[in-house]
Amino acid sequence: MTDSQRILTPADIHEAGLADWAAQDATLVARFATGDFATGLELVNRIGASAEDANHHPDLTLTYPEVAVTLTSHDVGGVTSRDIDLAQLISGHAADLGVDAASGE
Ligand SMILES: C[C@H](O)[C@H](O)[C@H]1CNC2=NC(N)=NC(=O)C2=N1
Repeated sequence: MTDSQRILTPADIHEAGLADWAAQDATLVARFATGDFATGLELVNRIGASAEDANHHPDLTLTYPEVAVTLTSHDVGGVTSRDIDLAQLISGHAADLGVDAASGE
């Protein structure tokens, strides 16, 4: 098993310090308050480019006010360093667009 296939512990995930993200069962989840569909589509496109580069793909939900993202490593059934790395890239794309994490339910 390679390091990128090791399922991370809750402590590992906490240590990664992912401000926008929450660990939920065997996934990482985040919602970004894009505010309109065009901004959401731009964020989705940037996420898609990073996912293709990494060959690691999130689940995305694009709605008018926000983009919801779920990350997990399907091949091992849990959160790995691949998810942490992509989560950091996704948070960077949101920051580049001036988009904050969504708050509340
Ligand atoms: C064959 C290809 O490398 C695999 O299907 C990749 C593609 N993207 C992936 N994305 C995610 N989230 N998990 C995977 O296990 C995965 N595997």
